[in-house]
Amino acid sequence: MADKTFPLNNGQTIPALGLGTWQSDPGQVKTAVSYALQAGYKLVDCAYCYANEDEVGEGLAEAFAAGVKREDVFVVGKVWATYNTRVELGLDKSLKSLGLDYVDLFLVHWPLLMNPDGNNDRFPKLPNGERDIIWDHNHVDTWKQMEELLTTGKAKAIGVSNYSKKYLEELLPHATVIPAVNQIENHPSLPQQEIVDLCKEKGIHIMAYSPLGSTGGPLFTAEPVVKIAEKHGVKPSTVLLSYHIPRGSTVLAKSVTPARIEENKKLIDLEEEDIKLLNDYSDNLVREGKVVRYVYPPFGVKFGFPDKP
Ligand SMILES: NC(=O)C1=CN([C@@H]2O[C@H](COP(=O)(O)OP(=O)(O)OC[C@H]3O[C@@H](n4cnc5c(N)ncnc54)[C@H](OP(=O)(O)O)[C@@H]3O)[C@@H](O)[C@H]2O)C=CC1
Ligand SMILES: O=C[C@H](O)[C@@H](O)[C@@H](O)[C@H](O)C(=O)O
Repeated sequence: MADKTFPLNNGQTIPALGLGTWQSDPGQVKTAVSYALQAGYKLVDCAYCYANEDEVGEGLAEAFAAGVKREDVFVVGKVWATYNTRVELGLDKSLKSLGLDYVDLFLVHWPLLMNPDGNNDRFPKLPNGERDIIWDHNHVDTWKQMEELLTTGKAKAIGVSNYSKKYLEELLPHATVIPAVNQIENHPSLPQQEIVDLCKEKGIHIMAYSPLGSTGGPLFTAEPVVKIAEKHGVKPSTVLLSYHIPRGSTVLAKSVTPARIEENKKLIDLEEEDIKLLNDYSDNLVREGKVVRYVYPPFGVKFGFPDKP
């Protein structure tokens, strides 16, 4: 299943499973990346904001030295919010750290601008401690810069991340290039079906982040997940990762633990009744207004998600 791919709207293919690197300690992520690629992972999800791209680059280099081919690895990067008016510079910095001359996919990490001239390169703050946001920035302008990147060859595909239906509907009428991907938080406790359906209709591939509920895997005890895991004799993590394949989405699993990196490769074919159980669980949470979003940084910006208006 680690070899499964999905088509993108620009003719590329994207692997169904990827290794996440957010909150992967610089001291551990080199080994994690190198281990994962040599174990058969084909996609690594990176970001300037994660402040570990140098070490991810060392992990890539180690894997390449061990025989993994660059063209067999799908590397994802993301322009950070302080670079949303300087997209090519943001990409150049990431490429330098990663030791690459192109990424396979480059995403707008979040649709807003933080002060490029603020008091910190990644997280500029105001004296009152709030994030230093440039409120009159239009996210469509960032997308226009992303489109220009395609002519440089430094990004093979471009896409977005953390785009709600509202933001996509603002963007799409102005897009010359339709985003190849929207990377969003996605799991049975946050199905975000309205975004997934819109993306499907427009040919935008979903990459699901925080599939285990992010730090500490809080979704492992969700009732249908436990039930389905017991039925198939697998771990809850396997059910949570496998959930995305019949949805047609790529899933990103973060781990710096070799045994878990190995375990997370073992995706299974869920049966129709398993999928129904998970969908019923999601529908109930949506109906009761009880969906859970684990990643919602304190930007103070209204991104237009129904659960976070
Ligand atoms: N575009 C965006 O804004 C965002 C993108 N992402 C991307 O998605 C990736 C995945 O999401 P993330 O939020 O990191 O969280 P995940 O849902 O992937 O969960 C990661 C956590 O689960 C643990 N874990 C991993 N595998 C197992 C397992 N088999 N059994 C038990 N525990 C396990 C990890 O621990 P350990 O590492 O110690 O093994 C870590 O604590 C990110 O790393 C990042 O690349 C994530 C959030 C936002
Ligand atoms: O990709 C992962 C997340 O989006 C992460 O980049 C943000 O949550 C960031 O740490 C922030 O605090 O704004």
